[in-house]
Amino acid sequence: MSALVVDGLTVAFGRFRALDALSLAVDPGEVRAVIGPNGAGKTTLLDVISGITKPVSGRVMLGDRLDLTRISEAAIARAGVRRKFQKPSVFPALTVRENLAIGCGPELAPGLRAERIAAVLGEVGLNPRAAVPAGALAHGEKQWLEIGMVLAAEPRLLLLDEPVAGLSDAETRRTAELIGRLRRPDRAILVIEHDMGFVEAIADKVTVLHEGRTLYEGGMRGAREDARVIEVFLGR
Ligand SMILES: Nc1ncnc2c1ncn2[C@@H]1O[C@H](COP(=O)(O)OP(=O)(O)OP(=O)(O)O)[C@@H](O)[C@H]1O
Repeated sequence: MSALVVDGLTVAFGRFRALDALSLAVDPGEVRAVIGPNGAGKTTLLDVISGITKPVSGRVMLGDRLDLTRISEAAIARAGVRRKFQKPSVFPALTVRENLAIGCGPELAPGLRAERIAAVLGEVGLNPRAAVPAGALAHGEKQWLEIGMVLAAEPRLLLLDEPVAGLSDAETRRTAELIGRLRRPDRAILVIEHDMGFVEAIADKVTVLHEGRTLYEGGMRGAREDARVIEVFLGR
C-alpha cells in the first residue's frame, strides 16, 4: 500500500489548469521531491494535499481509506499530515523548547510532551539552543526549529516547502543530513525544492512537474539526463 496516492488530480483557476489530471504515488518511508519550473503546479499540489485548495476532480488518498480532497484542513492535520511552509513562522518571543511544546498540540499528556520535545530537540540538533528565544536563532536554526515543530506532531506525511531557500551551503548540508535522520518506515516525506544538489542528496525519487502534469518520475540522476527535463527545466 502506498502512503499517498494522487489520482487524476485537476485544479482549475478559471479556465487555467494548474494541475491537469496529475497522478503519482509515494511509498511509506519514501522521501519524494517534487521539482519543476516556476508555475509548474508544485505549490498547488501541496495546497491540495493540505486542504487549502480543493480540486475540480481527482482524489488524494492517505493510506487506502482517506480521501483528503473530501475533508477539511483541520481533519487533514488530525489524520497526520503536517506542512512546513517556506517562510519560518516560529513564535519569536518563546524559547525553542516552548515552540516545540506548541508543535506537540494541546492533547498530549505533560510527561509524554517532555519526552517528545527531548526526542525532537535531538533529531533537529537544537539541544544546545533549547532555552534560547526563537527570535534569536539564525535563519537555518529557525528552519530546523520549524521542522521540529511539525515533527513534534508525529506526522505520517510530512510536507516541506523549500526547506533550504535562503540557507548557506553549510546549513543546506546540515538540513540534508537532518532529513536523512527523519526517514522512518511509517513516515513519508514530500519536498518541494529548487536546489538540485540538495534534492539529489535527500530524494529517493523525483517527480518533475511541468504545466500541471508529470514530465518525468524516477531517480535524480535520470532526471539530469532526460532530454525533456533538460529542455523545460534543468537546461535553463
Ligand atoms: N489562486 C490562484 N489563482 C490563479 N492562478 C493561480 C493561483 N494559484 C496558483 N495559480 C497559478 O497556477 C500555476 C501553478 O502555480 P504554483 O504556485 O503551484 O506553481 P509552482 O510550481 O509552485 O511555482 P514556483 O516554483 O514559482 O513556486 C501558476 O501559473 C500560478 O500562477
